[in-house]
Amino acid sequence: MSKSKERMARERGPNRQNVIANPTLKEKFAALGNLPRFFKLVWETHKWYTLLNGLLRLLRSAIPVAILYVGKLIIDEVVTLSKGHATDHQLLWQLVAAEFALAILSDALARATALVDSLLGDLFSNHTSVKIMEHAATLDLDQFEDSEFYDKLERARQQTIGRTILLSQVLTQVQDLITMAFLAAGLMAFNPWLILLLLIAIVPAFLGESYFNDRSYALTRGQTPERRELDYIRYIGASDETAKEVKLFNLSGFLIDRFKTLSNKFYDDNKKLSIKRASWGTFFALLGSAGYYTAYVVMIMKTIEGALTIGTLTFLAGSFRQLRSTLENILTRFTAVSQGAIYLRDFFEFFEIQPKIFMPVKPVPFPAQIKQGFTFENVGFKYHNSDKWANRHLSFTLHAGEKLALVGENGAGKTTLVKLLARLYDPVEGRILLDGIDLRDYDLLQLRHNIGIIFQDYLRYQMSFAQNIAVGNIDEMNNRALIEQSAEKSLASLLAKKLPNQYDQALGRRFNNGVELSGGEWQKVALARAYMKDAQLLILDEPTSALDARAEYEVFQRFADLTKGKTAVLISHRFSTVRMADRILVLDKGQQLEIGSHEELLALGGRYAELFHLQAKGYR
Ligand SMILES: Nc1ncnc2c1ncn2[C@@H]1O[C@H](COP(=O)(O)OP(=O)(O)OP(=O)(O)O)[C@@H](O)[C@H]1O
Repeated sequence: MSKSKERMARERGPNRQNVIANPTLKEKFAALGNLPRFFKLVWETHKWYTLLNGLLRLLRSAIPVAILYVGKLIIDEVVTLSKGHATDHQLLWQLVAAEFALAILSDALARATALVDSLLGDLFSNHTSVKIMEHAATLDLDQFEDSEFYDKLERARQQTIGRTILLSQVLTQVQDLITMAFLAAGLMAFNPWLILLLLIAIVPAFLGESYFNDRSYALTRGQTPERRELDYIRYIGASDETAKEVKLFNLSGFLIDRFKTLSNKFYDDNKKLSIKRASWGTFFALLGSAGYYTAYVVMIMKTIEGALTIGTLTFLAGSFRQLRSTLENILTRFTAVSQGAIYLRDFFEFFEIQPKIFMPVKPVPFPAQIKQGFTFENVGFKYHNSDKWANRHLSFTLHAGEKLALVGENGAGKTTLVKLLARLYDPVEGRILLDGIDLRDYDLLQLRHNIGIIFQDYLRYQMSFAQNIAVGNIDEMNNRALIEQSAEKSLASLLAKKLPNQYDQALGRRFNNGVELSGGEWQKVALARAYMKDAQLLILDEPTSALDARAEYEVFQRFADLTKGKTAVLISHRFSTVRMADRILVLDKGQQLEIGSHEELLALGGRYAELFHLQAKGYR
């Protein structure tokens, strides 16, 4: 490894090493193996456009040589006429008309191809974006929390835009190859040595281009994490959601400095490469011209000697010139196409990521009525990017119909526990049983449908009031009665009545005419989501922290009344709420410390009693 490469590798950290590896010519050819899969995707996007595109390009590939050849015939005919060897002009005008027709056809075909290319490109971009969203939806939460995964997702997203270019590049490549075959056939018939001259003039340019494309690929790929950071800073620097803190903390200077540092680094890296590329490019172009003019001189000499007609000289010179530019395009495009095909690998790799949490082969249907409840058997869980156990040695039963409150300091593992219940993660140790059967054996969709969770970091959808509630059960999106009932239950209905457009009121500031709600108001809207489906297990993970103490008490009291007989888990830091639960589980550093009713735990005189008295003292 060269010194600078070593330094780059060190700066980027150990797992960035693969980023600077340059693909060899062999790897580039291997990457072309991705093209059939790519074309399958294009074909899937729109069969007729794909076919039409191929046909148009096939026609176009024959045009250049046809025009050159008719041109040769015209010149020879003019020479014959001018020397007085013939007097009939009919053939000449027919030839001119033919060339005119070819020119018009060429233009029309070029426009038609560009049109079909752009239509197909747009459809392709939409089709792949949908595919990415569909695949992303099947993946696990912890995969989203992995930065390498994010880089892949980012690159896959870029492909949806960039690949439409690849599409027309590959098609043009095929078209040019056919054009070249026609032109080369003409040139070979005259003098095969000219082809050799052509290759000598062009191969260095190709190798140079290939080298610089590699560097540029490595550079772009290596910049992915920083580019994500750049996008993130741009977002924080100017967005409705962040403007408040950015102003108050006066962060703009800090953000702009970081943006400048990153963007200047990109600029410098790219500039260095661009300058080198331009200098070498000029040199190689010079070589190409030298090759062309050598061939031209040979042809002129032969014409003077009388071995060629003037028409043939123009035809050959034209063919050589065109062949040179076509071949140059093909070679240059080869690197671009193979680079594109390497990028495609990123795209397909994203689709190869498989979720670890999936539907069992023979799923057990979720019980119509939970009988015993959820039993934790020595459950432990560690986030994949952490060595610390977020939950460990949890052994208890959440009985059917019971309301269990989770109590513990920040980071004690409360949220993790409820995520395990919803199978957003699976335990690393032990197992969770539902009515005696492992949770992993149940139908995943039914399980999720039967669990209603509202998290503390619920989303504030920049959509209408009604839609913000309907997301709790999207199948009932058009069931206005259910939406309104749910709003009544969470006390959000009072709020809807005050809004100008009531349930159709757009919320949030991102789009026109949106109304922003207060933190507590948003929470009431989010809470209504829990009532949208008849879930058998309801989990409220501190979605009420922004409500004042009285409102939280009311909301929970209502929740307890409305969900009588249902199994529920509540997380709250307020003991007035917690004591409403049938039992309380106290967590400490992920482990279970105490479990029992409010009275039992007070009598025990342990952590719960201590925290309860502490809070009660604060209110006195
Ligand atoms: N996505 C994650 N990746 C890595 N570690 C995480 C992740 N989420 C949480 N943790 C860690 O797991 C531990 C338990 O977190 P958890 O969110 O379950 O706590 P909590 O009791 O709900 O806290 P809080 O009261 O602050 O909401 C913490 O140490 C936290 O840092």
